[in-house]
Amino acid sequence: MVKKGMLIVLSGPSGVGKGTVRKALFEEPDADFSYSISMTTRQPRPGERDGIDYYFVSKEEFEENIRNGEMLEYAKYVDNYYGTPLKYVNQTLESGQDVFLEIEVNGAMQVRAVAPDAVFVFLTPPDLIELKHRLIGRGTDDMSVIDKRIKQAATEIRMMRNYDYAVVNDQVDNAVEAIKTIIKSERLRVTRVMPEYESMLGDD
Ligand SMILES: Nc1nc2c(ncn2[C@@H]2O[C@H](COP(=O)(O)OP(=O)(O)O)[C@@H](O)[C@H]2O)c(=O)[nH]1
Ligand SMILES: Nc1ncnc2c1ncn2[C@@H]1O[C@H](COP(=O)(O)OP(=O)(O)O)[C@@H](O)[C@H]1O
Repeated sequence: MVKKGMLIVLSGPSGVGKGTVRKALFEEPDADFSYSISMTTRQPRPGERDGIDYYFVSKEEFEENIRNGEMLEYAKYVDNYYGTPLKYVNQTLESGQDVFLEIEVNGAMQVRAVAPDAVFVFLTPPDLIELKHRLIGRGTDDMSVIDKRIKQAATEIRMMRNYDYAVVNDQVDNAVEAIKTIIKSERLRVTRVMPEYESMLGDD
């Protein structure tokens, strides 16, 4: 039987650096997992491309996908829908490849309910002042949106205890190393038995 891939879920408040850390992680030479592109009703930011950063859809299209059972999970976040298309995740896991999701906390808990073997990592800022600085520094959202995101961050950080791991994004390199270590170790744990040991241990 082909070994199924592992699902890795990264959450964290808006502006903590999830996108930055994820992109750095995928540039590592030994990165052998796939990124699941989310669907959203939010407007694209300058430079964002449909089918690369997100699948940008209308509210009607998103709701149609929900009705048809085509989402692994979805949530409303600051006035917009965000969700993970089920088909890509299933197909990729079935092919034996690990899949990486970058999603907010309510969606992550939905994934936990259907995929308890998934690995849940929460990326946290050094503090909330720094979080606000990063959101302002990114320059993609106006102040009213930033305030909503900061408010949401407090709720999200309280959810950190429901995750398997917390990683502080003080420096991108540190966070990338920490996540790489978690993934390596979890791959062994999910496999349960290292191939080298199989013949020695025999059947259960
Ligand atoms: N539940 C869920 N959340 C998502 C998904 N895709 C993105 N998000 C989250 O939605 C929130 C807002 O995303 P976005 O508007 O791109 O802002 P950013 O994270 O600050 O760049 C973030 O917490 C994302 O992690 C998804 O497919 N499902
Ligand atoms: N470790 C870090 N130290 C300082 N700035 C960071 C760090 N990680 C990310 N940033 C910056 O913070 C802003 C938000 O990062 P981003 O990856 O867009 O966050 P998220 O995807 O979590 O919303 C960006 O301007 C990014 O360059």
